[in-house]
Amino acid sequence: MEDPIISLKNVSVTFCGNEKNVTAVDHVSFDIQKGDVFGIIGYSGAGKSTLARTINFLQRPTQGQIIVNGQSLIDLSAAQLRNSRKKIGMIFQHFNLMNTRTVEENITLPLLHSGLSKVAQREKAERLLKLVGLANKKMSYPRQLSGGQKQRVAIARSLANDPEILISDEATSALDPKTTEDILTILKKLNTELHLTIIMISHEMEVIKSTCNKVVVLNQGKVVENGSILDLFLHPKEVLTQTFIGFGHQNNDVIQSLDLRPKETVIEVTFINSPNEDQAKIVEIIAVLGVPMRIFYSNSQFIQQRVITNLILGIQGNKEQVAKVLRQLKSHRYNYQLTGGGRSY
Ligand SMILES: Nc1ncnc2c1ncn2[C@@H]1O[C@H](COP(=O)(O)OP(=O)(O)OP(=O)(O)O)[C@@H](O)[C@H]1O
Repeated sequence: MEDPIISLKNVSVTFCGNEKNVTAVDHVSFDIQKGDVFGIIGYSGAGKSTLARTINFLQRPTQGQIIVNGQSLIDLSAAQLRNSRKKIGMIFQHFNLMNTRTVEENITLPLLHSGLSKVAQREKAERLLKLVGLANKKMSYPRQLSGGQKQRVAIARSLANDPEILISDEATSALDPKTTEDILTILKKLNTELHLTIIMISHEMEVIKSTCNKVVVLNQGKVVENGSILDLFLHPKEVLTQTFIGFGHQNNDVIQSLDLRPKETVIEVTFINSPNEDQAKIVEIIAVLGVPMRIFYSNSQFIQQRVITNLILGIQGNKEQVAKVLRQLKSHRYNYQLTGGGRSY
């Protein structure tokens, strides 16, 4: 495998307060490969924004190393750091545009000391505006634009210095679902056409799920899961992750509402690709064992052009019979979880 474009090694950020210190980022390590759309998900206060700012050294880590393109940022002089930062664009929830400047001026602002002539700067702005589908708005002011249009301008501006990496910090959080989809489509296009590596920070799994190939889940500054988005859905390790992926919430509701029979145990099975065939196969596997079974609930989601299905079953039998069912599921490579919050009898 190629060397990662970004590598975080044991990074922590502690803010010293008068009353107590806050460790916003706590011993975080992960690698991002070139071309990844890498998601960072966590609730408010989890440390996402601090981590984003740390990745481009706007925030100095208290400890640990950040290596971008093989170069440790801690070793760079202020001038080298400024240069290195140009290779990392950023977009934010509230766009951060200059309201007194036109759209074109907002985009050419980062090019002020680029050495490009005014004409070349304007040409570049025009090219970038075309890329984000706003070619006709270059003389408008931000106040004349919708939220989605403002975010497109912010994206164009973030690309002015030809970055290799784009950090999107909750860039769609202030937008409606349709506009969110439009912005995510633009970001995906930039990833596939310009090979831009994207770090997508969000508290919404819908955003992460529809764009990212990899993801880390952050909780109280710590990475609690790290892997491919498919793995996250197939083998969520943490309850927090299950809550994010939605199965957790829905499944808990379903399980709590079940009217279980005596000796009935609830099992959640998760599988990828063929919802109907797999469901039929699971029914068959259990039927062969002669253990009574009920299907309570089934839910499929599209992730990375694949279908992930979650099935909630009730198995009526003694401990040995349940163990037999689980062994069979395991031998057929189905992921399962015994659930029910103690609601198995
Ligand atoms: N400059 C600062 N000084 C002191 N504490 C800070 C500072 N910046 C962030 N924090 C604290 O660090 C923790 C993580 O904050 P951060 O903004 O990184 O989280 P977040 O996941 O991005 O949340 P949100 O989505 O609400 O912005 C919080 O407890 C926050 O209060």
